[in-house]
Amino acid sequence: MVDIWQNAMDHAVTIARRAGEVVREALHEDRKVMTKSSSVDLVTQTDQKVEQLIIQSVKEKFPTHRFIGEESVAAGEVCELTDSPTWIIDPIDGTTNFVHTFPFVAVSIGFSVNKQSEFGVVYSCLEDKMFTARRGRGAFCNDQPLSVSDQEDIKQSVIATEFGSSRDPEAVNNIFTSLRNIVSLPIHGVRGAGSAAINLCLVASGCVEAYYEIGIHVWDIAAGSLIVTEAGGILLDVEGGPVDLMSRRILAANNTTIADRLIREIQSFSPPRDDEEVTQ
Ligand SMILES: Nc1ncnc2c1ncn2[C@@H]1O[C@H](CO)[C@@H](O)[C@H]1OP(=O)(O)O
Ligand SMILES: [Mg+2]
Ligand SMILES: [Mg+2]
Repeated sequence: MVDIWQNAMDHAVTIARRAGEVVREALHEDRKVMTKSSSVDLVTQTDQKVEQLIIQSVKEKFPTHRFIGEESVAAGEVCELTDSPTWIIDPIDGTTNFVHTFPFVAVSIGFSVNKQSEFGVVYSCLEDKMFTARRGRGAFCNDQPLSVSDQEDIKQSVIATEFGSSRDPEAVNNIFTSLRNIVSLPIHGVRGAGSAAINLCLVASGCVEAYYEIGIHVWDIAAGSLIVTEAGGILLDVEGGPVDLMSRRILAANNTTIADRLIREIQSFSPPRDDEEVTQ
């Protein structure tokens, strides 16, 4: 059967690889660091350059498609997901890592039609790992099929999460309450790559049983979330309802047993939605 989005997916892989080369080269240059929502929410000229590179090249090939890009939204574009084919781009996921040369930095490209994810591409550019998923056709890393862990015992699990970029005392308190609860279950360990996209790929690869975070944005998780489900994992809201990629909250897990156990321990809170201005 002909896959009408195969061309677009092939292009996403090509452009993610090219973007990754730009990111790798920029690591050898001076990185001028600017801030966005807070003093720890970092952006560099490479983030902006890579996003433009991706958007321009997609526009040439697919002139009717729409975009949600992290740096375009930061520059004032609306974050609105319609039924149109939409590319959801995080040019550098893990900018803090990039700035500090901590070696987990990804280019993340998701693609949705009728608000449904069709494909996701996450290129972990310092590891040279190309993670891909096409809806209904599985998830792969460098063309090798991925599957989630089959662990059902939370006490035998490793869980990924992040401290995020909010330093609001209440948010920090909630994050630490959840962490204390989960570490004390006890579990084998907590990890965080510093990139939401790579954390999702770690779930898909079976390296961690689950990843949860409150405060991420749609561009952090659009691609990686499909990679998780195509690797056999599940996505939920941190309170257990259906996942909503605009809600700034995600729980990705290998199975419902692990997810349900974590939901009982996570102290949830609700940052402003990504599409808040649109829905108001
Ligand atoms: N100081 C910070 N520490 C960790 N993550 C941060 C952060 N500032 C922004 N983030 C973003 O939050 C996500 C999850 O923590 C990361 O993938 C990262 O995406 P970014 O690098 O594209 O901004
Ligand atoms: Mg990001
Ligand atoms: Mg980014």
